[in-house]
Amino acid sequence: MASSSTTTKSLLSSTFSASKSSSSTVTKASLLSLLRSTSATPISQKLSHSHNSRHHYYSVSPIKNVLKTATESETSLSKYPDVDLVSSDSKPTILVSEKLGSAGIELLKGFGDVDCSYNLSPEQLCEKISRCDALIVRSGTKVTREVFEAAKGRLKVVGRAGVGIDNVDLQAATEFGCLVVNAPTANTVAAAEHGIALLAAMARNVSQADASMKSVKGPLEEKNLTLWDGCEFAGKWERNKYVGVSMVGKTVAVMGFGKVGSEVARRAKGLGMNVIAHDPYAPADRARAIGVELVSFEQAIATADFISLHMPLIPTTSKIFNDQTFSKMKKGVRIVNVARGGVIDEDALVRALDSGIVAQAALDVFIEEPPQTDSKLIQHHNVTVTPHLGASTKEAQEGVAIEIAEAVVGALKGELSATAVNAPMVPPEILFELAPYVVLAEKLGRLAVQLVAGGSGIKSIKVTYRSARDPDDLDTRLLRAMITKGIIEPISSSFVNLVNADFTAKQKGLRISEERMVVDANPEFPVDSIQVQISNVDSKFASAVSENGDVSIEGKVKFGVPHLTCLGSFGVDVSLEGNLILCRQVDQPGMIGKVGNILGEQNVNVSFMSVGRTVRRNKAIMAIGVDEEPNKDALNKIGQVPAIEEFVFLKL
Ligand SMILES: NC(=O)c1ccc[n+]([C@@H]2O[C@H](COP(=O)([O-])OP(=O)(O)OC[C@H]3O[C@@H](n4cnc5c(N)ncnc54)[C@H](O)[C@@H]3O)[C@@H](O)[C@H]2O)c1
Ligand SMILES: O=C(O)[C@H](O)COP(=O)(O)O
Repeated sequence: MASSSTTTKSLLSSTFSASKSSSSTVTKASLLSLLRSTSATPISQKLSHSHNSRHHYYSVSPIKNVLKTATESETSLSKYPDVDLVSSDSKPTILVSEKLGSAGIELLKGFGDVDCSYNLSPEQLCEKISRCDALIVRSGTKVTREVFEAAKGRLKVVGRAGVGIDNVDLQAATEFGCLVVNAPTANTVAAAEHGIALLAAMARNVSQADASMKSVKGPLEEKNLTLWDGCEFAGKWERNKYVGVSMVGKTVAVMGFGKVGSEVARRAKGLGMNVIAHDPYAPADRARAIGVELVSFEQAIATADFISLHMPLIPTTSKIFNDQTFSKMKKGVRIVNVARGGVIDEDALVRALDSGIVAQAALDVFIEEPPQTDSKLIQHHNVTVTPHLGASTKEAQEGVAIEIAEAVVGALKGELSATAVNAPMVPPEILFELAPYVVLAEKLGRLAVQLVAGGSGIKSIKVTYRSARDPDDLDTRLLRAMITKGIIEPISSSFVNLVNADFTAKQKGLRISEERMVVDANPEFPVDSIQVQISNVDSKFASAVSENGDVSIEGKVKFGVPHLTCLGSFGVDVSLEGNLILCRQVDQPGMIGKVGNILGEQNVNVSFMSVGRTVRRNKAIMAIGVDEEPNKDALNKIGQVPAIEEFVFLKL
């Protein structure tokens, strides 16, 4: 496995300092192009790519004219940039569309050109985005499908400086192969503290009492603004009116027992409250560890004196608090929302407040932000509001800025992010182990697709991983994505990466099934061999068809280098580098010399030759590795050698 560590280092090294083209850098390019978020166009839309070589940092060698019988037209093949590896001299451009902590900005500036443009209209954002490699937002920027379309494939990563990614169209990001990362941890405590602050402020009428004491004279009056109902008598001293409720001994239901929810629970326990929680996905032992009982949704809302919301806004939680659920709550319940406005039906909340089911609400988040100033909810005298301040502490903002800057820089370098939202997270140690197999997987995909005859319409692919290890020990997502990339890229205008591999395969109608087989091999290595079988297709090279009628190839990693070890029913041993000529011939002496001479006459350097056969002096497969691409004349001459029954030229 000599070169495996080199490969992994390359994999994790800077995308922006890569050097040009050797076979190992092509390998690096292939890896990075999968692992970083390369530009991509959804197949469904067939947008034309703008392959600006200055910014399209890596691309994979095109398979041009080689497999004219590929399943798609040459027009789509010709869209590929005619380069093996393009390294960019320019820095990436990172657009920061909302205020970010200075430490994060400094970190970004060390890596790219940073454009801090706040308050952009949707049109301005769409106009700018095609010149940006990364975009960093908070909750105020809507990163819509239009934004990804307008990016024309250049946008590689969207960083959300915070937790909630409901303002990013994740489906569109995935379709366009754009990685989305967030900063999920740095504002947890700030949000929890704000939740507790609102809970206490609401219980003790702090904001109402505060407003009642302040004089209405001054700026508000001059601008003809009014405060909420009941506050016309500001400047008062109304001790009886603002008698609150105590928190000690009361039951608070924490809805969503994730990072913020559990911190709120911990703090509520400190206030002497009885804490219950509802979260369909939270482990009971984590709740038990801090003395919290996990209960059903119905039980939580029916028994709580206070309800604190900490779930994400997703389709299943959208307006989960509505007329029906309010009607099941204990009369006089008090609600805090520092999660997302959309989890509450705001009109229903106004009705519940008016009817007294809900005594009070304290809200940091709203369906529309900022909300309309005449919103009944905002103006309601039993409602305390803050303008989405949950994450707004100095400490949290610096933390979030650093967290997101590191994630975005890492993604631009091609590293897998621990906070990726739309790509599988693969731990570094697994990545390290799998690196050489990732290369093998892509090469096998590339090879397999070139062996399929044109017009066959690939639909069904089976991948078999043989390994000495327990099947559960092998995370194949990377390998599957690479095989998908290898199969799709040579025959379409799509770029495939880890983010969009499964989506792209689905769009293409490819069914990729996987099987893991335990074999007697060295358990030190995660994979012994990978076999790719394509069913129900004709082959351009009949010898690649196995006994069961599938185009079938198998490969192994030997000393860190990917090898083809089986083709149809023939055992071979060919290193998968450069270009490959496969010939089926009558097994007889002198064949290597004949073909070698033809190539030599054309100044094509042979890097290796290998012969595989099933039966002695019957049929044999000759695999010839060549550094240069032989011209048509040389290929014709090979085809005319009498003992050669079929041959194919493949570019890896
Ligand atoms: N107001 C702010 O400034 C602010 C700051 C930080 C976080 N937030 C928001 O707070 C929420 C929680 O953030 P977090 O960091 O704790 O996220 P998290 O992912 O750690 O926790 C969310 C929890 O909600 C649970 N959940 C999912 N569906 C649920 C359902 N139907 N019912 C109950 N629970 C459900 C999940 O299992 C998870 O445990 C998010 O919406 C986030 O955007 C707001
Ligand atoms: O989801 C979050 O992280 C919070 O809502 C914070 O959002 P903000 O970055 O817009 O303050």
